Amino acid sequence: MSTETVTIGRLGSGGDGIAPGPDGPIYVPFTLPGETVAIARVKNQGTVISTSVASADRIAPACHHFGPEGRNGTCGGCSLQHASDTLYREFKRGIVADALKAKGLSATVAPLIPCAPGERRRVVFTVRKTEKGMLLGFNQAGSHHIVDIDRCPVASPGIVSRLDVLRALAAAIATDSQGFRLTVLETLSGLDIAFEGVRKVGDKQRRAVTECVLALRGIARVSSDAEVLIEPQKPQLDFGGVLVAPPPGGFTQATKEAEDAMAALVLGHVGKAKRVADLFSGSGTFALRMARGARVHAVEGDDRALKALDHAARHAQGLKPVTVEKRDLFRRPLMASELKAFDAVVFDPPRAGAEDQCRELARSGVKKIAAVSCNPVTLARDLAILVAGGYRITGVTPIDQFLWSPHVEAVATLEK
Ligand SMILES: C[S@@+](CC[C@H](N)C(=O)[O-])C[C@H]1O[C@@H](n2cnc3c(N)ncnc32)[C@H](O)[C@@H]1O
Repeated sequence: MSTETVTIGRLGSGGDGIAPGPDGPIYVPFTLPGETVAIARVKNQGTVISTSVASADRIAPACHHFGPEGRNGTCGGCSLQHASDTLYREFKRGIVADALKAKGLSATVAPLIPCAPGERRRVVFTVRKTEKGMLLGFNQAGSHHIVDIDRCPVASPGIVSRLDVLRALAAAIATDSQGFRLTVLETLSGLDIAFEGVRKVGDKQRRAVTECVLALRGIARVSSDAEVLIEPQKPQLDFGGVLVAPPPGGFTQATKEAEDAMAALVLGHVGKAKRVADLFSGSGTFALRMARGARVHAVEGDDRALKALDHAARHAQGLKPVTVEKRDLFRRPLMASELKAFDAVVFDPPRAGAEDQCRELARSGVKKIAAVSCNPVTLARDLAILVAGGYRITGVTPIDQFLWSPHVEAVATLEK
């Protein structure tokens, strides 16, 4: 370990401050551009010992679990609570702009659509049973240590006010001291709680979970590794006026506000298209909204998500026909010949992006494409493929739904 004084030049894509060092960049968490700090350094990782010049963009963090001074440790849930709104928003916009630039794309990137504290309706906690009780919170960055939380300014009040309920349920299902995950989704009919990685769920745990849920109010469903343990209410989400019961632990956009913003951008672009394909459709976030004005073909690899979409479409009023297809779009993308059936295509893949699908789209004559992404790097790669195939980027909008983290979503629109 060595100690030295460095000046932070910029923020890295993970949210750490970066200073130039003798052997390459030094990453210093919880610092901001322009700050001069004394650090203890191990390889290219610095830890702040003291700050001699602080940034004018430094603000007081919103949560007492944040940062090196955090209660119970440094909560790994957030990395940027110390940055002003202006710096934070420009940082997120810059992640998208830099990714496009690196691929030689000159599209203008719109200002970030921001999110607010208390909006997160879906949160993934780490949980572990100890002699002193249940730990529930987020892992410290790069560590298995769980920072036990008593508040979370990011999560919705409906989740934060029920942290004790989540702990009680976790205690009911835990058999040993091995950690597991608890995903909570706040739905219209109550909390949908999905455990993942509980070593063994025997009769004793099932009874304990059932008793716990019956004694509490506001829980719609509890599942473990996708098996439903108890479901007093069907969890329900509203996708643009269509009610959907998502599968246990299935993908859901983390905030309703970001979902609505992304859907508005997608629908605004798809416009009056009559036949639309929604690729990587999930449970129908975009497909069901678009079906108000277009025939929609939804393609997705997860059978349970597709069944939820199909069920919702068949029971909703006023939709144009919706067809569904279970298909692995990495192995079997829709071919250019199949894409002839559509005026517009929406795709929203996982972090790996949709490279092979974009190669087929690039060869197609589809007039409008909306690309939704949670990974600016793979988005830029995919857009470059489409541009090489003759598409023109008409807009790129970054959207925030993981407040104070380095994650950013984006919607890009293209025409041919
Ligand atoms: C980012 S989510 C988007 C889902 C949906 N559009 C939404 O907004 O809720 C990505 C979706 O891609 C699906 N997926 C992942 N790999 C896939 C594959 N190889 N083929 C088809 N779908 C896949 C996932 O099941 C998930 O529903």
